[in-house]
Amino acid sequence: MRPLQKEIVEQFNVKPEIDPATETREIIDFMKDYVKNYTFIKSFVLGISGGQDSTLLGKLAQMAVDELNEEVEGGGYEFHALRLPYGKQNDEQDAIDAVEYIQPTVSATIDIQPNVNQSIASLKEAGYELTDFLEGNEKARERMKAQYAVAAVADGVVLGTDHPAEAITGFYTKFGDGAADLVPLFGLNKRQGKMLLEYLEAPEHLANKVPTADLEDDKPMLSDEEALGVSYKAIDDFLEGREVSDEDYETIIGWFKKTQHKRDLPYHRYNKPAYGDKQEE
Ligand SMILES: Nc1ncnc2c1ncn2[C@@H]1O[C@H](COP(=O)(O)OP(=O)(O)OC[C@H]2O[C@@H]([n+]3cccc(C(=O)O)c3)[C@H](O)[C@@H]2O)[C@@H](O)[C@H]1O
Ligand SMILES: Nc1ncnc2c1ncn2[C@@H]1O[C@H](COP(=O)(O)OP(=O)(O)OP(=O)(O)O)[C@@H](O)[C@H]1O
Ligand SMILES: [Mg+2]
Repeated sequence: MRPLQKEIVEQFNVKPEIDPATETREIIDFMKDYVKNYTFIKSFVLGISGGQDSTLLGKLAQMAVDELNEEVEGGGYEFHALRLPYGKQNDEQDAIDAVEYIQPTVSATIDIQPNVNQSIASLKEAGYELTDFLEGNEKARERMKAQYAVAAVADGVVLGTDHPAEAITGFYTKFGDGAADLVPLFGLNKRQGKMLLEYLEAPEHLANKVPTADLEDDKPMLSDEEALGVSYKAIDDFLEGREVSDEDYETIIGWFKKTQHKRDLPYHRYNKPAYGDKQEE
């Protein structure tokens, strides 16, 4: 393994092989233990898109809540599954199917379109015109706002689906879907997440769903792999410490360096970034 790959592999805690039952148990226990340490936390909140990651984490969150309600005197724990479409979602049925599979304590739908459009209009009036790409980030940040509002009302914490196969390329909106209180899937790469979905008997079409952010109106359902220029297979191999082609290696490292700032807290004089995208390896 090249030295930078070794360093990154150590940072992201991806195991070369997993046992889905053990990972499932550990993730649920992590969520339960966290909640048990804080008297005020009574719920988990997560946006459900119909994609692989939120289907998996939503299911695990509901399993954790069900166990908490059995084990903790007084119970009353809830999982709030939020559908957050921008108007009508392209793959709406998948989101509906995911909620049906998860069977959350509470499910709600909040249309983010009016707020996003108002935000775009206000910025435009002030002389800042967003491109279609930037409007995508606006959508992700509006979803973040909705989830934090619900968490505040429901004495909850916001879950995030960030995991190594996404974090390594920084393929999320900073302080949008990148913002969360707990990221329980951390440690799993994309294929391992899918293994857990299969272990948990998720509907096949959701476990096999092509990963997409679906944020751009001009490029509906654009796949992550097309946007990134590298396959999840290569990213997963890289994270498991396997060899990847030179081209894939360069693409992954390029994204990794460019997005280091997203994985860190805001910088100050005493804490500067470890990597810049202009630096040679
Ligand atoms: N070197 C640096 N040091 C400190 N801060 C830096 C910086 N470079 C940029 N920044 C800041 O970061 C901002 C850019 O970051 P950001 O706003 O995130 O925007 P950006 O990384 O340009 O775009 C987000 C990407 O994530 C993808 N995404 C978003 C949401 C969900 C999903 C999904 O898979 O579901 C994917 C989306 O398709 C797009 O490709 C800049 O405007 C600047 O404020
Ligand atoms: N339309 C949506 N409705 C509700 N939540 C959403 C929506 N789109 C994105 N999100 C939230 O943003 C998170 C990040 O999106 P991302 O696309 O990475 O994950 P995913 O859709 O769950 O899975 P995949 O990566 O396989 O597409 C989602 O897990 C979900 O919590
Ligand atoms: Mg998605």
